[in-house]
Amino acid sequence: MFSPPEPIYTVSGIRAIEERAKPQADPTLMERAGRVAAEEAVRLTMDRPGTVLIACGPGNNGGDGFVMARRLLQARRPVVVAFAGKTERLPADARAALEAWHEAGGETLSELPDPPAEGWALVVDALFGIGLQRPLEAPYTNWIDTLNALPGPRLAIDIPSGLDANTGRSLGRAFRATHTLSFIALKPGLLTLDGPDHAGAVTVRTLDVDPEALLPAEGQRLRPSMFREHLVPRPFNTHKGSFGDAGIIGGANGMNGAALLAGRAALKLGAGRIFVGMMDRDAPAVDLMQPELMLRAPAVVLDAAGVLALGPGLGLADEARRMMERALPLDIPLILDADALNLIAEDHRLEQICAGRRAATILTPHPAEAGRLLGSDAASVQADRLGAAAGLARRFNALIALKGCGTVVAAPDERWWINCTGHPGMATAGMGDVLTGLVTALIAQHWPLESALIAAVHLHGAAADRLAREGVGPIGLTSGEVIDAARAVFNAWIVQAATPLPESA
Ligand SMILES: NC(=O)C1=CN([C@@H]2O[C@H](COP(=O)(O)OP(=O)(O)OC[C@H]3O[C@@H](n4cnc5c(N)ncnc54)[C@H](O)[C@@H]3O)[C@@H](O)[C@H]2O)[C@@H](O)CC1
Ligand SMILES: [K+]
Repeated sequence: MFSPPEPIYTVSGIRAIEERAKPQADPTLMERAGRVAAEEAVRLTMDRPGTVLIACGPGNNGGDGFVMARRLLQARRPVVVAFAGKTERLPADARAALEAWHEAGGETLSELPDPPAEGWALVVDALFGIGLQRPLEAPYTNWIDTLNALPGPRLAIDIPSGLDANTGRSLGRAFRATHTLSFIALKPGLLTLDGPDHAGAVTVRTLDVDPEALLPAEGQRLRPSMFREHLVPRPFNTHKGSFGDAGIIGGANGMNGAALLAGRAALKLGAGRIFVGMMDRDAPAVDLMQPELMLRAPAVVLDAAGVLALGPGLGLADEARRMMERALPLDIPLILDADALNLIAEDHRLEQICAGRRAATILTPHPAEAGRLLGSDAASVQADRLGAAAGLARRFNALIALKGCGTVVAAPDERWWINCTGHPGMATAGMGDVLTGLVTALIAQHWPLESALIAAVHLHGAAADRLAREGVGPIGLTSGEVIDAARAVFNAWIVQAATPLPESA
């Protein structure tokens, strides 16, 4: 549970690490990659006797496949290799690997063979790795279509072919793996956008390279160990004033529920007092489901809050704009979501005030909101989620959580994280409001902003994962259910954090 954060590198980072590791590498990195890939194939086919099919491409990813094939053959495993390239164009290492495969008695086919009657024991994609430079075309797209249609386990070597290792975009066509064995370190493309749909279960083998000794991590996969120090039991001698005054402003006509969901999430994650300012003058005076929330006029909430979230159901009316004008200059941490972001995107003056804030700011856009803020659109944001999040962090001097598959958290000083909890059942109304409430609650309880945001993002997904394991969702999961589950997961984390690590026990 508190395993260390895992480093993530873009393609240029991996290349730099490889350059530094290569001179000392004996056996070569490719030899090591092929060996661990063969080990993985053996593991995946424990109860599946039969032939392993390896599709090899025109670069070093194909070279890994040839080494893997040779290793499997030496272990007396039936292997068939199909090579989609020209021997004379192979890079030197890959060509040597092909020759060694032939010397060991292996053969290469130039087309994908029909599967045997009993099917392949395992299908291996060693077509393209991190050297993919453009969308795939025929014949590779045909190869990938054929491979994707085959039943049984499918293993991608380093990264599924056709997936952009930096962005997670499927370029033209991408292999759909059940398992991916990635080398040296994680790549962002495995974890965000189309990555999780194509990579399946991801395992990293470092090939006896210590990447962080050769290049500081560019990004990190978000783990509870990153905020463990704040997961502490409460002292007995406390009162509600010890846990902060959280404000939520939103809930315009027709959208009352958004502000209430955020308020309920803040309450159940432990904020001391929660003031909810409803923009709708006809809103109820009390949340009958959660009477602990104090529903007040928004102007009252502005004064009462020690940390303020603006946006859940805020609306785009002039009144909302005026509320933003009053809130943005406040010297308290602000969490801006939903319509608060849309108002800023529409109004250059609000944007300037937001970017110039002295107190800390968190923005939690989904891709369409991020697109509006950047003057682009959701598709451009999705084409480069890391770049978009980093761009927003710089522009607004703020912490950003760019939501979606593999939420990207970015800080203004260029650091970034990718979160891997959560599932598609979370694509439902009110889920963002709940995240806003969770972050607000942790900040109210005096968590440092960065820890509060990454913890809330991770918790939000972990709560939904827990519910799915218990049979609640993924489909039909409601945001309100996630609030209760988040409370349970958070309290369990605190108990686990207090348990000594095995090595120190
Ligand atoms: N460089 C190293 O030291 C190591 C590399 N390794 C493996 O090598 C891979 C990277 O190798 P490469 O840099 O050779 O790259 P790839 O094997 O991913 O592919 C490069 C080849 O594909 C071609 N290509 C790129 N995009 C194409 C497209 N859309 N359509 C058709 N052809 C296209 C390129 O012209 C080049 O010939 C890694 O992913 C990993 O699997 C491992 O062996 C570990 C060590
Ligand atoms: K591959």
